[in-house]
Amino acid sequence: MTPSPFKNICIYGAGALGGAIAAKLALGLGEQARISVIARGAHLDGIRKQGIHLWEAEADKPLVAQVTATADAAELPPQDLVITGLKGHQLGAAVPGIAKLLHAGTRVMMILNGIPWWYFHRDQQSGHAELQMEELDPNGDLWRSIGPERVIGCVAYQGAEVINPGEIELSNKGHFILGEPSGETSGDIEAIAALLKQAGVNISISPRIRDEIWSKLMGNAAFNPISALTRARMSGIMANPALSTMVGEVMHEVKAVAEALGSQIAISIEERLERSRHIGPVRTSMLQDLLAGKALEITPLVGTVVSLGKLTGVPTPTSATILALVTQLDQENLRAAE
Ligand SMILES: NC(=O)C1=CN([C@@H]2O[C@H](COP(=O)(O)OP(=O)(O)OC[C@H]3O[C@@H](n4cnc5c(N)ncnc54)[C@H](OP(=O)(O)O)[C@@H]3O)[C@@H](O)[C@H]2O)C=CC1
Ligand SMILES: CC(C)(CO)C(=O)C(=O)O
Repeated sequence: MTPSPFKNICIYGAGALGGAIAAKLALGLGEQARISVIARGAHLDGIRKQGIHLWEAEADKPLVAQVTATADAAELPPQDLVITGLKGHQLGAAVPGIAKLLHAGTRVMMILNGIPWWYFHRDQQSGHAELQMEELDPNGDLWRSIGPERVIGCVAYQGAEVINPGEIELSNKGHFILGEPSGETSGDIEAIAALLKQAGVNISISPRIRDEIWSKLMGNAAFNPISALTRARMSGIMANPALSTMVGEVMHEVKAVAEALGSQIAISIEERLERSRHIGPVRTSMLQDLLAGKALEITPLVGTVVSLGKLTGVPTPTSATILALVTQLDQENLRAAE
């Protein structure tokens, strides 16, 4: 087996998913790699004091992983792999920190819901190759300072929540899908997938990561804002006929925009809705943020459906209504939390 080129690995934004991946890598790779995390506030204090406590679904005791933890990227050496666990709207503010961790060959794997800032990089299917989306990357900071050529996309099917500082709970076994923006199966992506697999992460590589992004977004564009607006868990939304109809409408809109941009969505709306019925009483990540008085990840999940609908001439009336409502909710929620 060829040794992995990824020895120094930093998880930037070790929250629910980032923290879970960091814990698994630290426990699964041992001496093979040095795992560090960037975190902040009480969660950073918790990780420093007791390590990351990770409750896997249905486990009776947590995994406990010790990692180097800091709020300041300048304290770490350059990294071979940076994995971001930040929300889409938090990436811009983290650019200076992430940039401090890069060397010429660093790869940056971004765990994100929704449309990522690098979406059109090396995209051969939409007719908009290299389009930079200002709403996702104001002033092009991510594009310029990190660079889309470093990125490995990551779609996460894994419910996770920080339940106490330093303590993370997973709601299912989970599945992560990696993809190069170019669609190539590069040596880097194979090596990263192998490390994650060794660490016990259920992982696959897709040659069409944009299809996977849209397929996941069919759920998030609907469930995340509707859950924030109603405070309902996913099972509560699916049990309400008016809300599940609205979910179906959003799914149709997302699928139509995806297809207008050349993506192929294998799953039908009916199958996607059926799958959602079995997810259970999960609090979406947007509902978690609402309840914690934090800013909501609206633009990548909802705003882009509307703006890319405009770009492609696809009507998105239900998403536009939800966007207006959830944007106002976000403002009121942040004001109340001040
Ligand atoms: N949680 C879930 O179930 C799922 C989430 N996803 C997606 O995965 C991505 C990550 O989500 P999730 O794991 O929930 O995110 P979290 O909010 O749990 O984690 C993000 C972490 O990054 C920290 N952070 C933000 N900015 C900085 C900074 N500048 N410096 C240091 N730390 C920082 C946050 O701190 P603070 O809390 O102080 O802001 C938080 O601890 C999102 O795109 C999400 O939509 C996908 C599937 C499921
Ligand atoms: C709903 C869920 C858990 C689906 O995986 C998700 O992606 C999120 O909470 O953002």
